[in-house]
Amino acid sequence: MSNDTSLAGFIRGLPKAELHLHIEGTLEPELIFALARRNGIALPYASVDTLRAAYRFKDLQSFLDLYYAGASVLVTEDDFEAMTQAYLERAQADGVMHAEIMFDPQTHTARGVAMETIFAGMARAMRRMRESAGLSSRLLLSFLRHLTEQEAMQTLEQALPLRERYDDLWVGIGLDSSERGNPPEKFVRVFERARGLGFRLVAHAGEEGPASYVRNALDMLHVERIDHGVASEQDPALMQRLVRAQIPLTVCPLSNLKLCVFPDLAQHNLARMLRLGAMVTVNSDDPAYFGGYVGDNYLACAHALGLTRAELAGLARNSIAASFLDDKDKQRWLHQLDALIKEI
Ligand SMILES: Nc1ncnc2[nH]cnc12
Ligand SMILES: [Zn+2]
Repeated sequence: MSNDTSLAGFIRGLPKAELHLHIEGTLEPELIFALARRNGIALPYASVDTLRAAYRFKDLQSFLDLYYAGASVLVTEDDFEAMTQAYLERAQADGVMHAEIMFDPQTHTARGVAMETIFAGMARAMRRMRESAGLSSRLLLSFLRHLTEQEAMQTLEQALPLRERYDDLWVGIGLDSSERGNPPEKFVRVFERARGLGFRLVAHAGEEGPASYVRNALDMLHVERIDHGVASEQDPALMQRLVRAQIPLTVCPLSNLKLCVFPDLAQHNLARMLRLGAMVTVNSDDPAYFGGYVGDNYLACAHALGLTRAELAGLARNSIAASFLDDKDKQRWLHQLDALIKEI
């Protein structure tokens, strides 16, 4: 623990994992402009400030439109490396020991970027940070749910030849993008194929969509974790099941606030679910767009929801417990957190 006794310092000192993070959502406006200039891409915004000023969203779709446009500046291996390096350094400053990073290959391959370019750029930064800073990270390849299952299947097949080269990093499969109207059952076969190949499985569900999407992601896609899942509370039987089975929810409070899932943070259900015994974790989702990295999410919730230091440490503990870390590393971090929690 550092000597910083402020709440922000306490949060920073908690060893934690970030489990819900879209790497394309870490592109800060400054980097978007720098990459656009480098790649000769014209942006429909005059400056960094006018782009940042456009970050006012009324729902998930209004955000996604801007997010996919922002990602169009990523062209070369160096671009993917620079983005990933910037995120990992920022995460490390927040006390993140382990990051599970989602990426959307279809956003890039549709523009002619090779799958190998995406993997190679991210891997350079991830391996460098593992060697130089001891920060571990993994990749979750995510399918865009507004596209077809056939396109998801093609994307998986396109990435599979790279699996061996990146087997220290690529551990899982996710499902993101526009939720309503694109239920989990649309992707049963591609998740079945991924499961057969031994990938860890996660899916966004119950962000804007109903609790039934959470249920179907569990029962039809067989995911191990639910990204968001805040709508689960609408179905008490489902909520009981999540608590009983300790199914992790990767909650993203500032994202939910920015995308109007909750009208204000004081009304967020994170604390209620935590106090019910659910395996909830705190994450940043798309920090460059939602006004805060993972530490900011912990701190904002501590203030708005009156989380105690023991509860904050419990959230960090959940993040390690719910991670796809190897068992030995997981036990080491849990041990450290348990010792720290005892002292609170
Ligand atoms: N919050 C979110 N929900 C769904 N898809 C996303 N892609 C990036 N951020 C997302
Ligand atoms: Zn997300």
